[in-house]
Amino acid sequence: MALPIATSVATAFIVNLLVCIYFYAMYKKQNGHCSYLHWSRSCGLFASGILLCVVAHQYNNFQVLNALSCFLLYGSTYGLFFGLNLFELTRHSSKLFQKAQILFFAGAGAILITSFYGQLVNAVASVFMAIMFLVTEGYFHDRKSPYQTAYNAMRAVLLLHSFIMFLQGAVLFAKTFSGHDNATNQLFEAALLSHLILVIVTALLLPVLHLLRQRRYWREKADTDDLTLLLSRRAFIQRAYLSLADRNIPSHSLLMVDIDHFKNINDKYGHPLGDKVLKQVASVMTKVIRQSDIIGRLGGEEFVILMPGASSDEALRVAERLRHAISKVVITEHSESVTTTVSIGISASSELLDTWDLLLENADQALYNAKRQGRNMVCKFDSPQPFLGT
Ligand SMILES: Nc1nc2c(ncn2[C@@H]2O[C@H](COP(=O)(O)OP(=O)(O)OP(=O)(O)O)[C@@H](O)[C@H]2O)c(=O)[nH]1
Repeated sequence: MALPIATSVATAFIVNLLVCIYFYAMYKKQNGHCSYLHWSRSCGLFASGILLCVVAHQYNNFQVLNALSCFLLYGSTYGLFFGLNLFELTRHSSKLFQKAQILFFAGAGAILITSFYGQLVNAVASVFMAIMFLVTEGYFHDRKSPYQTAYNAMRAVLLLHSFIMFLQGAVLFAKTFSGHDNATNQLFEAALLSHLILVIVTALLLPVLHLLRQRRYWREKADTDDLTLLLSRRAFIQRAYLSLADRNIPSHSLLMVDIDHFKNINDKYGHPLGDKVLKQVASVMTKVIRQSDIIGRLGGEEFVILMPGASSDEALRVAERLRHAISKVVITEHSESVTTTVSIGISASSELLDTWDLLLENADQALYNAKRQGRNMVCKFDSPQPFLGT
C-alpha cells in the first residue's frame, strides 16, 4: 500500500535533516574527516530541495523555484559522490572527481535551460542524477577492498536509486511531450524512498567502514618498515612463528643479510644516500627471492629472509644470487655513486632445531663468521669456512 505523498515527502525531509545533523556531529568527532562534512551538506541540500519542491508545487508553474529545487536535489547527489569518494576510493579519486564534475556541470546547465519548460526540468535532473550514479558506480565494482560486503550493500542501493531516478526522468519526459503535465506521484515517492534508504544505509555503514579502515591503516603501519616497506621486525617474527609452527613444512632456512661497512657510507655520503642504499638493497632482495619467502628488516642495516621448505643448500644458492645481485647495483644521488656488498649468515631448521630463537641465534653466528672472515661472503652455520662460490 502506497503512503500518501505528503507522508513520503515529510519522512524524506525529516530523515535527511536528522542525518545531516548526525553526519555533522560525526565530522566534529572524527577529527574533521571530510567525508562526513560532504555527507552532512549533501543531506542538508536534499532537505532544502524537498522544501523548495513543496513550495514549487504550491505555486504551479513557478519555474525558478522548480529549477532551484532540482538544482539542490541534484547538488546533494554531487556531495554524496565527494563523501563516498574520500572514503577508501582515493586511488581513483582524481578520475572520479573529473567525471562527476563534468556530469554535474552538464546537468546543472541542462536544468537551467529546461527550467523554462516547466516539468522538463525534473525529468532532466532525474536523468542526469541517474547517469552520475551509474558512471561513478563502476568505482565500487573495481575496488579490491577487504570491506567488499559493505561496499556491495552501498552499490546495490545506489543502483536501485539510479534506476528509479532514470525511470522517473523517462516517464516525466514522455508525459511532457505527450501533453500530460501532472506529476507522477508514485515514481516521485519511489525516488524519495530509494534516496532515504541510501542515506540510512550510508549513515549506518560509513562510521563502521571508517573504524575498520583506521584499524587496518594502523595495523599495516605497525607491520611495515617505513623506509624499505618490508615487514617490520615484529611482523616478521610473527609470520616466522606461524610458518615454523606449520607441520606441513618439513624445513626452514633463515638468511641474515647485513650490509658491509654501512657506517662508512653514512659517514662519507650522508644519511639520505645511506637510506637510498637500504631501499635499493631491499628492492633487489625482494626481486631475487620467491613470493613464498618471508622478508623483513630486523633493524639498521640488517635484513632477514625466512625460506619455508628450503634446505640449507637451496638457501646457500639463493644467498649467493643475492650477494652477487647486490654487488652489481650502483646507487647514485646527485653526483655521488656508490656500490655496496653484503655478508650473509644461513641457518636451517631440522627436527631437533626448529625454534625461532635458535634459528636466529645460529644465523647470527654464521653472519658473524662471514664478517670476521672478510665480508662480502656467505657462511652457513656449522660451517665456519666461507662458501667461495663456483
Ligand atoms: N641511513 C641510515 N642509517 C642507518 C639506519 N639505521 C641504522 N643506520 C646506521 O647503520 C650503521 C650501522 O653500522 P655498524 O653496525 O657499525 O655496521 P657496519 O658499518 O655496516 O659494519 P659491518 O656490519 O661490521 O660491516 C650505523 O651508522 C647506523 O647509524 C637507517 O635507517 N638509515
